Amino acid sequence: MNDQRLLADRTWQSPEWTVSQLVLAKGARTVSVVLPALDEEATVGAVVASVRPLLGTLVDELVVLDSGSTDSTARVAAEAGARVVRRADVLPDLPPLPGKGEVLWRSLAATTGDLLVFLDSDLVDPDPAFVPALLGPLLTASGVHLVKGFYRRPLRVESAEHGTGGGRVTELLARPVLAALRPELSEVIQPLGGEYAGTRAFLESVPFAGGYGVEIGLLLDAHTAYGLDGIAQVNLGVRKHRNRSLQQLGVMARQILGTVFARCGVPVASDRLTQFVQVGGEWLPDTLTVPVADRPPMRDVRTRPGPVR
Ligand SMILES: O=c1ccn([C@@H]2O[C@H](COP(=O)(O)OP(=O)(O)O)[C@@H](O)[C@H]2O)c(=O)[nH]1
Ligand SMILES: O=C(O)[C@@H](COP(=O)(O)O)O[C@H]1O[C@H](CO)[C@@H](O)[C@H](O)[C@H]1O
Repeated sequence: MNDQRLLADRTWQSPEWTVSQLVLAKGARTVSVVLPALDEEATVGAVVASVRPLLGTLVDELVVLDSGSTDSTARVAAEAGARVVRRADVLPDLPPLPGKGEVLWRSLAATTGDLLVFLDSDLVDPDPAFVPALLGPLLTASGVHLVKGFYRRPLRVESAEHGTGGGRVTELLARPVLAALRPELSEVIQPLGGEYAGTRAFLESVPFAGGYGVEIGLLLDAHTAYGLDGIAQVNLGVRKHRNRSLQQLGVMARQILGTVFARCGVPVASDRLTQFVQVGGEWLPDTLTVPVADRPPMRDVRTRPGPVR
């Protein structure tokens, strides 16, 4: 094991901050918790409920940014105590694009917190300790602008108590491509994890990849802006969530690859991806265009004269 771990002094294997300690450290700063949600009626209520007890003390606002859901996500989230914002209702002059990054980007305009915490809405058995742990380095250490969670990630199909196997795109794409193109980030344990926190100053200063490339884009941009000193990571224990199919993760992987190549100046020849499906006895191609466009830094959008086009 390389004992020259560069993130060693910003990696908390056993975060122990208490909510009262963090409320004291918070002072006059404010905190927004944002849950991006696309058709998450089955799980969003429990995720909101895991944060709700912190509202009014450590957390100042709890927002579900609805990503065009067609199920009862909005109702379930509101009943659980979140403020629900439809993506079309924030920056209404800007027609919404599909994707996770799009709603995370719009959440900057829908919230006011100095610090933001992002949690996925498909978490299973969400731990109320996630938010305090993610805020710990931002509220108690100096110079930190991005805090990533890390955890054991069982694939839900595994019943074993100590199951792993989750984080397939992380292990098969993100970690290898970072090792090749940005090896300084090899110490980040969960570069794609959807549970993370950041300063508004940082988050509004960088572009947001519109789709699933948003996490790797923010990580690369935080490293570019602040070096490893600006990044911290905290152990959140175990993270279970809805696991998508390999076919769906293939599209996600192409978005992530597109964002990495864009941030690292690697030219690409095509934005299309051909996958194959078996119909009857035949394997047929299914080709799609994978959008990886960025939204511009929110600070530039806010200062743009007139309605946002
Ligand atoms: O277009 C999208 C895609 C995803 N999500 C949300 O982003 C989070 C992570 O997405 P997903 O679960 O699809 O990714 P995975 O965790 O499987 O990698 C979840 O809360 C989704 O509801 C979203 O708001 N809009
Ligand atoms: O980490 C991963 O490999 C993928 C897929 O996880 P699983 O193999 O379904 O556990 O999940 C992450 O990737 C997405 C893209 O960055 C994030 O948006 C998700 O929050 C995160 O769960």
